[in-house]
Amino acid sequence: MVARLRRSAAASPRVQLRRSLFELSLSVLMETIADTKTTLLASSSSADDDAATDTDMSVEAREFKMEADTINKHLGTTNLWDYLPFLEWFDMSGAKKKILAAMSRQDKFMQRLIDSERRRKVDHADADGGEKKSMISVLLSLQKKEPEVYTDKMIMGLCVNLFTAGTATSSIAIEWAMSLLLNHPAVLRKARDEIEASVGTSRLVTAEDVPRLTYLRCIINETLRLYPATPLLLPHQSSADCKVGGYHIPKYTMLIVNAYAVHRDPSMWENPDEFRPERFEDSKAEGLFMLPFGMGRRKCPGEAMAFRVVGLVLAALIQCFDWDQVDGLQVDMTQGPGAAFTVPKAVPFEAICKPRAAMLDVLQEL
Ligand code: HEM
Repeated sequence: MVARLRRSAAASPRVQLRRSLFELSLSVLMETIADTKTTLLASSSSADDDAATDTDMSVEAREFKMEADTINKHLGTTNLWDYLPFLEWFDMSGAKKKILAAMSRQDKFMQRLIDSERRRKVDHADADGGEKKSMISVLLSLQKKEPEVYTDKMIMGLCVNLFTAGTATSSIAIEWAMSLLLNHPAVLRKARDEIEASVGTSRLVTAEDVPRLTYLRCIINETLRLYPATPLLLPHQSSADCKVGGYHIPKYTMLIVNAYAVHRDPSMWENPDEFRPERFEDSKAEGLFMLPFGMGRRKCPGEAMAFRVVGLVLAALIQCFDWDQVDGLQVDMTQGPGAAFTVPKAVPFEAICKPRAAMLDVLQEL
């Protein structure tokens, strides 16, 4: 993956990473869930180009992204039927029809992944079991024991959920983190020093290294505090009459938590608008209110994986490349209009990037 970034970077040192980061998050998740070897990264094309045809993405990844884009576009839009539920029957904007059609195409895509994994399992029935297992293959093994629970439909739903919930969120977090790092070179240097001390330059950082990179974790925390990927979390609905902060909430009310405001509450955080990863060092922020992944029973189940994916991508980008602002200008930190429940940057992250001399040997071996 990094090798591809190196090649594009050499050809065109000014790179725009929004779509590439989405693709990278998708590829890491795909490898985990479906064991498809989707290697992709670093097209320098416009993020507004939805066609996704001019990248290194595999056909499967491209197809999935196209459907995800369609769903995301409509999912976060306010519909009149949120206020007048009977209007949902008429679907005047056609949004529901488009979402259902895209979901049905996604289901077919997932069914194909499951079928190909099933075939692979049959073909390798004699293997000694030492190979890396994908999530689908584990679920298919469970299906043999409990077919009524682990139906294809259930496996499909689970995988689509993880893909959709885990890709845009992770790539947006990486994009914000890189933008913050470019605007705070001292923090970037400190992160690089940590990676250098812990991993060195003779090999590429791995997922196993990430838990040891404690300062990098502080950077991810501070990024998610300032720019939570889903600033309003997901809408919840009260299942019974209740009281929240003294207010009476009737049953079936849509409840939205403003994590963005909580994270920048000056009564809790010192200089809340400043990017200071150090505030998370040595458990200093313990007890302070952070909820980029939500809270309680419906909290994001992908939190650990998100730290792993975001941490690994950031660590590799920091370890392998020298980064500079374009024309010495601060990276624009304006928040965009958002897609579904996520809020990306208004202006895609753009930077000057070149392979580090100390990492050339490692990069060439990839
Ligand atoms: C930086 C990355 C991520 C962020 C900021 C994030 C944030 C969130 C938030 C705020 C929620 C809603 C919690 C609530 O309802 O209050 C959520 C739900 C969810 N997330 Fe994540 N997430 C991230 C990555 C991931 C990943 C990598 C996966 C899995 C591969 C994942 C899977 C899910 C799922 C399945 C739900 C729905 C849980 C439910 O409704 O019970 N997320 N996430």
